[in-house]
Amino acid sequence: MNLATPLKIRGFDVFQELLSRSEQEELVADIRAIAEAAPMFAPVTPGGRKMSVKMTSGGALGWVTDRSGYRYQAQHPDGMDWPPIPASVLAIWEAVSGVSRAPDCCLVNFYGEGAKMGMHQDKDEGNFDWPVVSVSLGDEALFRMGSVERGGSTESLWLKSGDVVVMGGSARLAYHGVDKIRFGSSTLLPKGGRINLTLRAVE
Ligand SMILES: O=C(O)CCC(=O)C(=O)O
Ligand SMILES: [Fe+2]
Repeated sequence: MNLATPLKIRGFDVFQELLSRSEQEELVADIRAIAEAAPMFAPVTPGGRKMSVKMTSGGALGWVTDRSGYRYQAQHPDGMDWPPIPASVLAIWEAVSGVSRAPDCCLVNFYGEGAKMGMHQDKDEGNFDWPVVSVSLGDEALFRMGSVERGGSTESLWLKSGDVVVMGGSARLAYHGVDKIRFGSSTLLPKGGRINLTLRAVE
């Protein structure tokens, strides 16, 4: 890991090129194993809209959404436990989170061609003192960062494979989203697309 001083944008800490190519490849292999044990599913918002990303989780708790709402739960929608968070992923949290407790959720989002994520806050966790750590793998993504108020001004940055963003402190409850990806811009995933991991301390 290349722990150079992060870029600070609106309270978001952006560690550019934190992960080497071989570290990224190890992460992809570990995430594939998660998706084999707990398959990616197509989430639906409480309002009934299908999200464009596919998702699964690792850890004691996984984040899910369906017509009943957004929540963390101990099982995949198909009923199995979530696989453990891989050591390769925990090492990133240890390097950048600045806190001594471990995350209990690693949400895995897969962005295929055309996928995006609307502006939102991450606020289903029990305690906002802990940061959220986001890892980008594969195709570049246009990441939009706002403030704690919906609809305020924003700033955008292309996140590349191996970049890691820490949303803590004043940015912990800041709005953020992904406007688009540049499908095919990275060679990390042979079929293209982007994996984003968000590490969360839920309880
Ligand atoms: O894909 C990203 O970079 C952000 C994902 C995100 O904000 C989330 O899963 O809550
Ligand atoms: Fe988020």
